[in-house]
Amino acid sequence: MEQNAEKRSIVGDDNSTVKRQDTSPSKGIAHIKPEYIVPLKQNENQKVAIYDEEMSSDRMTNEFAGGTNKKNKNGRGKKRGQNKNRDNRQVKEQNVLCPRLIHGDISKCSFGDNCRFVHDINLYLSTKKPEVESNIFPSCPVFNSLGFCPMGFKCRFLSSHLNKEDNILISKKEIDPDAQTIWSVKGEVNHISPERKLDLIKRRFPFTKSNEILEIIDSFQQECRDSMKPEEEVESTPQLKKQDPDVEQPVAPQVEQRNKELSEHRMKQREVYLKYKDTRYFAQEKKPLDLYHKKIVSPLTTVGNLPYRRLMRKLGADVTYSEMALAVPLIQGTNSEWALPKAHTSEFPGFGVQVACSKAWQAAKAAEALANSVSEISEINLNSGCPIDLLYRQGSGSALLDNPARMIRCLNAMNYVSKDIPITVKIRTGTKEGHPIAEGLVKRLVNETDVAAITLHGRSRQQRYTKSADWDYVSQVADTLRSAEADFIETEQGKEGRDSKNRIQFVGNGDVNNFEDWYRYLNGNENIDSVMVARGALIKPWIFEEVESQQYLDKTSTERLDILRDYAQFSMEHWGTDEYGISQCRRFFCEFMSFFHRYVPMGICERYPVKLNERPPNWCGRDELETLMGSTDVNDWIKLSDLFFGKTDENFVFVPKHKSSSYANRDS
Ligand SMILES: Cc1cc2nc3c(=O)[nH]c(=O)nc-3n(C[C@H](O)[C@H](O)[C@H](O)COP(=O)(O)O)c2cc1C
Repeated sequence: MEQNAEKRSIVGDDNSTVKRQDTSPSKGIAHIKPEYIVPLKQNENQKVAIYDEEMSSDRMTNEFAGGTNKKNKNGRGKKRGQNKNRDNRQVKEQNVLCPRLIHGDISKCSFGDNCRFVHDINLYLSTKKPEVESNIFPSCPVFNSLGFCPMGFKCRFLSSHLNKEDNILISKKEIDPDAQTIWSVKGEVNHISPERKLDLIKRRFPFTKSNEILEIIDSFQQECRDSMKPEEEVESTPQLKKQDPDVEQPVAPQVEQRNKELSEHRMKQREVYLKYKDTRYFAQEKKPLDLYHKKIVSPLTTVGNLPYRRLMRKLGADVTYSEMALAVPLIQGTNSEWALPKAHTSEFPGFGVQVACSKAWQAAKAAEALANSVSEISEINLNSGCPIDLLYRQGSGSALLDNPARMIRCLNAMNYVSKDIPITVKIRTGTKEGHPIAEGLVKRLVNETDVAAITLHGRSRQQRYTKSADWDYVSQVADTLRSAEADFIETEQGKEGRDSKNRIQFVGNGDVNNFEDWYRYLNGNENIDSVMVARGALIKPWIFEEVESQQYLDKTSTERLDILRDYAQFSMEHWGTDEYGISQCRRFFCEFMSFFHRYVPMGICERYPVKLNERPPNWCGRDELETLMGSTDVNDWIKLSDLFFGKTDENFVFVPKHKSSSYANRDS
């Protein structure tokens, strides 16, 4: 890699060079060439995007919606957290076509005349929303790529796969639309079967391994509690207390019996204690996990959906993660939660499912349900870094940093039940700024768990996503991990347990926004196996191409439009092309735009790279499309979405989940 250092250059699209930006992190202004700066008109306020990536999910809406309000100097609260005013209601169709009739076969509906849905296809078509008129997709993109359209008559691009004369659907492939094969045709994996889901809902899922490990953990905790009590305290209950210490009293038969019971109990506790210690070594039988120098995209709630990850795979990512799934709804078989472990075939191997939980029973059961219901998982990752208040108050996410013993119990329980799937953990430096705890924590993780990998985000919970990630500390923790491992291998347990082959992998995270950051942090310390990219890959999805070519690539607006085109194509394959699918595609497209628009094209910059926390002055691009793609106005994101998904309804409102003042009401 080093010999290629000279190759790392800054080249504009017209081969002009731009000044190298000092890469030390600081807040400031992005330097734009004067000819691209657009002066603000009088009385016009610059729409400044205040980037606060605080995120949440619809699954946690109400409480989190309040967020934490920090008063600024003017006493006005800056609302952190999820935007309250989001309206995600679905537009209902006037006449709903019977789901069994989507492909036109009337014999499939067993309810006949009693069915509450429409069976008259002509009636349905006469009231259905008009065809999508998309500039980019003149015909059904799903039909074109898969050879058939799973949405059948409900498709908003129907004319491309309808024989108008006979009102019959055209299909290039013989596919039973009801069968599971649809998922494989779509190239998607990790669908839980309806029977398995029902078992979870009806609480009859056999959590055999979880029950085993939970019993072991309980006994272990009891053993620890007992061993902390002085012997006398345990044995000398008030009734059994000796009367006079100087006079030897005969041992009462009850005392003898009690002592015997206690010693048997202790022996049993000892056994389970040893068994618990043994559970750690299950990790050696796990599938190998290789993160060494891999190009990793972070878990990203909402924006890190399946189409986005598929796009990132196409653009060079080696490892991707699901959005964070909550353990309890997974255990309860909730549909929306089980949508999260779904992945595209291009993501495997190298696909991790992230789970958030607060207790060992949740961790065990969620991991067991995953390991027994979906097959294409390379690792299950315990989220121990999420800063969201709601999760924190419940004891999950970054709250586990305050309770390492609990985190360890969760990880060991997960390792025990997850069959051959390795368990990993993502942590932050600590919960409070200025009080990092990750060094002590990784030592404990080495000695008391068998995690396959640790990812450290170099910020505290208190910092959330603001201020720079502390890479000096990340590097220090990597060193601590390696020396703790070396010490551990010398111990009795270590000798039989771990050798250099199954060492814990260490991944650093935070502020990796371009290829220079990537190499700086990766090559900065050999104890760091890889680095993980989050916002950098949302703003500039071609970041790994740059890593590969070791130079900045100044993508033109047409090239960037192609990236959006791929994303839109993958979205429609995933969510579908019916009314509901198109509205989902549009919503997530706009969520993606809320990051994508923040790219400041290299060719218009006086200094490069532009840092994440630098704001550009009002600028225009080298062409109209570039200006549109860089707009901070939500109406322009909607305009862009129209190119792919046709014109929106007049009443369509989009408010990004991740707060940014760039949003405005449609009509404002
Ligand atoms: C929109 C958004 C969603 C995120 N969702 C998750 C998540 O679900 N799980 C998680 O562990 N981290 C999540 N994170 C945190 C990132 O994975 C990453 O740790 C953080 O953004 C720091 O990396 P960066 O400086 O490269 O952005 C999210 C971050 C953002 C910006």
